[in-house]
Amino acid sequence: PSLLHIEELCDSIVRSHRDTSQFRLEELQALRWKLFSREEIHAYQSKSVDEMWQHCAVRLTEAVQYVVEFAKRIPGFRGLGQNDQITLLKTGSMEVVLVRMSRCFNTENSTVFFDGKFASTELFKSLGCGDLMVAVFDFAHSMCALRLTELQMALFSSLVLINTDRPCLEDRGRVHRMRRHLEGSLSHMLRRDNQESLEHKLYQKVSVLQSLCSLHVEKLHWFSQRYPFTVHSVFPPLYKELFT
Ligand SMILES: CCS(=O)(=O)c1ccc(CC(=O)Nc2nc(-c3ccccc3)c(C(=O)c3ccccc3CC(C)C)s2)cc1
Repeated sequence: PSLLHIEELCDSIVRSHRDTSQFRLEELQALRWKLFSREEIHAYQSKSVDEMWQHCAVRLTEAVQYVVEFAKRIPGFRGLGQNDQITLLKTGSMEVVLVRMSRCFNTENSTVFFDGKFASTELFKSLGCGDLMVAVFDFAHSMCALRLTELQMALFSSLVLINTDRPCLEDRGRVHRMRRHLEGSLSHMLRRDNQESLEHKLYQKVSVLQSLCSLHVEKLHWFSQRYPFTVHSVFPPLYKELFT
């Protein structure tokens, strides 16, 4: 693609990323030392398994809705068939949430922004999925180590979504053409910033993301076996549609 086309594509993608992130980086930075008190942590830990899952499912669904908005603004996405748009979102939205979560992660005290303050894994104890929490935190740590700019995160997020390997895509060729422009823009921008080494590190993250999402679905399945009513009658419909 031409240089002008790349600049235009990047401007549009990073603007969409900013407009569809629930919190700006500056806001998250300003809040990063706002930690939950012992009492507040204890209150979360005293929640029942299904209460805590419900609480997180609502928060996660909110984050996913912003990713859906981001996807719709990726140039070309709305040009895809409805079914392909849904296929890409169904399989990719959680992966983008996980990439974005690294923006709200404080590596100095291993806390993540949740419910207005920063929480460590202990706060999520009553979820009963410690291994998922550790995996999510480890991934956030590894993403923070790459010190991505918002443009790099925006381009990487769009590449996580515009994935030609997703099953049952109807017009794979069209997805591939979109992807090629995004790949070209990412490598152009990395070269411009003298960070070519970042490219393969980012592509290596994709397999970790996919295993994290499988673990999340596995835990949700475990949870829905124990609390079928909660999942079927109380969980947000979008959460159910995407992850069950
Ligand atoms: C994402 C865009 S942003 O503007 O940066 C932003 C916007 C909004 C927030 C606030 C927020 O919703 N934080 C959440 N944190 C976690 C979480 C929880 C456990 C560990 C690590 C992060 C949420 C989850 O529910 C979650 C996320 C990933 C995997 C698993 C889960 C829990 C499962 C059981 C549903 S929601 C934070 C950051």
